Amino acid sequence: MSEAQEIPIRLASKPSQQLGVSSVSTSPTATFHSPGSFGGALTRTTTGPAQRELKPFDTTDIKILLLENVNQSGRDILLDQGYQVESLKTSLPEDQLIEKIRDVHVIGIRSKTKLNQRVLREAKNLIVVGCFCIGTNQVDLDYAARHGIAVFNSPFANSRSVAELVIAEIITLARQLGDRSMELHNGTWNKVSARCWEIRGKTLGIIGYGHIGSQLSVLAEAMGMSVIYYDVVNLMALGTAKQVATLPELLGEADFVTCHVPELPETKNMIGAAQFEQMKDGSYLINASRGSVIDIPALINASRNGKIAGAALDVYPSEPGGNGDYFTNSLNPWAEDLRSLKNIILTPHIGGSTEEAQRAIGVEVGEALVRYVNSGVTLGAVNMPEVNLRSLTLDERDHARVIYIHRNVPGVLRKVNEILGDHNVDKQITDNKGDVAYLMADISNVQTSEIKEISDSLEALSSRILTRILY
Ligand SMILES: NC(=O)C1=CN([C@@H]2O[C@H](COP(=O)(O)OP(=O)(O)OC[C@H]3O[C@@H](n4cnc5c(N)ncnc54)[C@H](O)[C@@H]3O)[C@@H](O)[C@H]2O)C=CC1
Ligand SMILES: O=C(O)CCC(=O)C(=O)O
Repeated sequence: MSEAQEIPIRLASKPSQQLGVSSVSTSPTATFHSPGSFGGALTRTTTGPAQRELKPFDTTDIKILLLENVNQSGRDILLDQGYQVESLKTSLPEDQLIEKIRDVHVIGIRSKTKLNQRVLREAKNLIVVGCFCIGTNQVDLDYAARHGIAVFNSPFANSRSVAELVIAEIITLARQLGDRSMELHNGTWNKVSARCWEIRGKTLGIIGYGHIGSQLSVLAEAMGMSVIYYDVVNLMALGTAKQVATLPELLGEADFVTCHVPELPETKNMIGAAQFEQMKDGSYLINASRGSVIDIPALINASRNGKIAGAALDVYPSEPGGNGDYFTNSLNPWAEDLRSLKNIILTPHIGGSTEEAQRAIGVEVGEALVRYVNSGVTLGAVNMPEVNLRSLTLDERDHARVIYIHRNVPGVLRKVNEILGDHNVDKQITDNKGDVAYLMADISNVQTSEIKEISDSLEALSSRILTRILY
């Protein structure tokens, strides 16, 4: 009899797929459930030894909440596992979010959903957050880590989309295309060339030369622009771009200034009244990073007094949770002043909103979530050490994978190994990030009846944040 026939098999949500699951259901945060199977095995064809799926829980018990219209590619990966997936198109007001988050093991969000302490404190079953985007500033990463909640994102799948949007905006601003188009939509023919420019030979100043900034640098040079950049880190210049030492130096030289920094205390209002003064007369400002980076009332002044010739904004200090007629003074007190400016492009946070980017993000984050839930691997986590162990194979039947997230204090390893010591520790890896450490060990010669004892002993240690045992 093959191993796949020896274990209980239940149909997953997709009839074509059979998942090996244990006969008793439980939450993924539960560290133990009654003996049912010792190898929730899914027979797969792989090169090399067949890998075991590690799922102590019934996959249909895993509850996932996806907000903000996560791409179908990500939803499919989670549904294929048999997880229960609820998917909403918008983010949720905080009180509704708190109600929903109490129940779920996994939450998937984009940039709008704020997972602050108040929300995370209520998330008693949550083990992992998937940010289906680049930015993770909307999550209290430190609080999450200290409560054993891993956070994953997609660090560069939408970088190219943002860089292309910025290229479009540079030309649109230089040629006043937004205004001309709006005028003609209103029936007005207004053919002008005054203060309309080619971008060839102009200088682009990039603030933040990371994934997006450096991609943009290459595209801008291909269009004949000169590129300078300012970054807090000393970074290799691509092409003939040149790093400048200070922000004022960049602002004084650039015809177009574009921001690609993360939201941090240091980047808040990074471009304010003083910085507009340092910019060249008639230059342009673009921000597709985070709304907190620009002091918008200062931008409104700089536009009205002619210091800048135009601006493009994709992000705002307050953004609505879903689509609709929300861009008013009740959302941001200066919204209507901003809307009335000349040569200003306002887009609703669409920098990463392309089919290509969203599909790729869905796959990347969806797969990271499945890896974490099913086998504890933290590769790509942004708030926990990155820890990986090779998968157990189907031959390794009496093995269990112990995951112990704990406070990073002296003496923990000794105590953990005392607990695991009656078994054969086949592999063990541990790493830490700040105050939090992540230990993963594969142990053999384990009987199902022993798992609860191991789990209880680990849970009793004072260093414990979260224990999971997968088998
Ligand atoms: N509009 C949209 O739809 C999107 C917006 N974003 C935003 O763009 C930001 C940048 O994205 P990536 O390029 O992928 O990030 P990244 O992390 O690859 O690059 C950011 C760069 O900014 C630099 N930096 C940090 N603090 C700085 C400071 N005070 N002064 C100068 N440089 C500083 C860093 O050293 C780094 O090189 C993200 O954090 C996110 O907030 C990202 C994707 C889509
Ligand atoms: O598309 C989104 O929802 C967010 C894009 C973004 O700002 C990011 O990836 O950080």
